[in-house]
Amino acid sequence: LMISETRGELINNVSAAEAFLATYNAEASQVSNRYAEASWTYNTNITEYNQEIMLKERLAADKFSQEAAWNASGYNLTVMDATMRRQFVKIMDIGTAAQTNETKLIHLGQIESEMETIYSTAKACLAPEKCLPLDPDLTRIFTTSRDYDQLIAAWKGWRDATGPKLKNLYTEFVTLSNEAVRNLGHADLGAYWRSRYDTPEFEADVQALFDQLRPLYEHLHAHARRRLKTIYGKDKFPSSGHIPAHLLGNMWAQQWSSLVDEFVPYKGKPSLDVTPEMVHQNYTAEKIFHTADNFFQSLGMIPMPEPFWNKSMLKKPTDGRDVVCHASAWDFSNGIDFRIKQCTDITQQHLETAHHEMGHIEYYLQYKDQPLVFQKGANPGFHEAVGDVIALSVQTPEHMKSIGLLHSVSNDTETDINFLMSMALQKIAFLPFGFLIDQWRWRVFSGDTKPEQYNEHWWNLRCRYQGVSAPVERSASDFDPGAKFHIPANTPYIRYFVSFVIQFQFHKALCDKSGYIGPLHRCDIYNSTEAGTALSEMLKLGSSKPWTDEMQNLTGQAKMDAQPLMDYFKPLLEYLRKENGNDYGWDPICPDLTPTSSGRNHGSKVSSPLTTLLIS
Ligand SMILES: C[C@H](N[C@H](C(=O)O)[C@@H]1CCCN1C(=O)[C@@H](N)CC(=O)O)C(=O)N1CCC[C@H]1C(=O)O
Ligand SMILES: [Zn+2]
Repeated sequence: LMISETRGELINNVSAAEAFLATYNAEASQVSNRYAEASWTYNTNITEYNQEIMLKERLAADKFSQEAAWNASGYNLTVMDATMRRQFVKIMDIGTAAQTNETKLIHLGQIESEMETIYSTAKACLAPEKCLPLDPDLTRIFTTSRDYDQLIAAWKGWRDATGPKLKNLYTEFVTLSNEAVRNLGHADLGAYWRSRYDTPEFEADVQALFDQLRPLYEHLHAHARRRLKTIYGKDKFPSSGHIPAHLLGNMWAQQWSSLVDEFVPYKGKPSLDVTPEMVHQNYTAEKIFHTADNFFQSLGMIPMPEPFWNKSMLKKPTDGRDVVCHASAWDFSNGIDFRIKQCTDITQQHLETAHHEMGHIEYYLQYKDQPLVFQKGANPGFHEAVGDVIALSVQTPEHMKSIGLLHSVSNDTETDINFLMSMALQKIAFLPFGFLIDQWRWRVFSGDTKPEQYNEHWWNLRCRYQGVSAPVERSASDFDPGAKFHIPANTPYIRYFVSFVIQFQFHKALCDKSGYIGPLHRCDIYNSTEAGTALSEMLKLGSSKPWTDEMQNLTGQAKMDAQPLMDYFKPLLEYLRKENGNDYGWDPICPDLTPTSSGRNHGSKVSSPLTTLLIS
């Protein structure tokens, strides 16, 4: 991009470089604010006109990035200090904006917004005149229904309404994106995304973490399978050991909290699902967000500013307009305007999501005075972890009782195991899903997975790592990855896997700082300004320092470590190992769904990494 043209002598003058940065920060904040406003208008009112305006602003922002990168490349980085050099490097790393062909640049923007529109306006038709959107209708079916066939209709209907319309667009998106980032020297878009973690062995690190955590997941999976067989009947389950993907209380089987009452080991105890109590107490979306805001304030952290309450969209509009309902947090890059967009339903899961989104806002608030290019997470996983760390305290039985959502809390072992199970359905169930999405995407970007193999490779990963299988026949014209927001919305996903590991490292560090003594899973840092100060100090840095330094400052370690997560769930794993004996695991290969074939005989049941290696 920039290197193709001849250029004069590099500028060696540091004060000139400082002046450049001052101008860049002022202008880039304006451009970023304009694009965020146009994007917000489109996301909260999907019309052709708003899409057109948003695309105009996106093009303007891309061109601004190109010009800024070109100007920045005229400075001699060797005369700068580390912080200044870090800013120049980030100004030049402009991602897919590096596409020099304006027609292609415009086309890429059109494809991306087209894919997000298709996903956000899709409806699943369970019957000819009964077409339902994902939020809240299909989500509620997965949370409440135990009707095998109704769940199949919702599961298949959603995939029919999204995948086939997205598949070809996605192939074009991959080609254009790869071409753009190759101008910056990245091998492909996956390499560009991984470069944000700034550690060459990142891929190996996450693979090692996943392998370390697999036993925990395999034992939880076995427990879930056993309980589901009692609900739906053994004959509904393939002999390969997989769980049909539509039975786990979630459209993507990515977390299984909806089944907490069916999955708790000791059933005689009071339910840990606070949804009914929230409804009984007439909780509103506002009350959910004020509850989250109150927790941050109890830590001495920054409260949500006035514009947050005036400009957020905390409920799905009822005036019939189309919106992107998938919850998200927004930084308008002007130091005062920060918003959440969430089609809030009054459920425990939405209470958790509200904390997740508010964690992003707190990070925006804490680093708002950094230079613009440092107004980012130390790495993307840090950004995903902030809200979840707070939610780990909020969800303890003690805290739930203190805010009146649980009435009786007992400390006996059985209640403790039940509570750990409820947390495992959220945190352990998620791990293979959080891991496999970008395993699939990285191979698509690198060209290893061809378009005609998209769906086959997707199900290979879902069967091998998640132990779930398609409940109905799939074909190459399906595009099931398209049924998950982050694929059409082009948001990287390994950040959530990273977050689910490091949030327990952060939780442990903050519990220690708060002076808490006891099992990690019952720690509640509420009102601890010591914990709040330690967390704020890390968040204020944004991406101005390597994430390993920031991790070291807060936790005493400079790496991702699954040990705090394993320690948190240790009592549950002991219980599950006893309960399961050898009855756990599944065949790494997907079961044969073709109606004619007799039940295929299966290889070894335990999906140990060795078996997987032999298979793959
Ligand atoms: C519900 C949540 N929505 C995302 C998030 O909050 O991360 C949204 C959409 C994609 C990025 N995003 C943002 O808000 C960013 N602007 C935040 C930032 O990077 O500043 C989400 O997708 N989650 C939460 C658990 C797992 C995953 C899922 O639901 O699968
Ligand atoms: Zn997030």
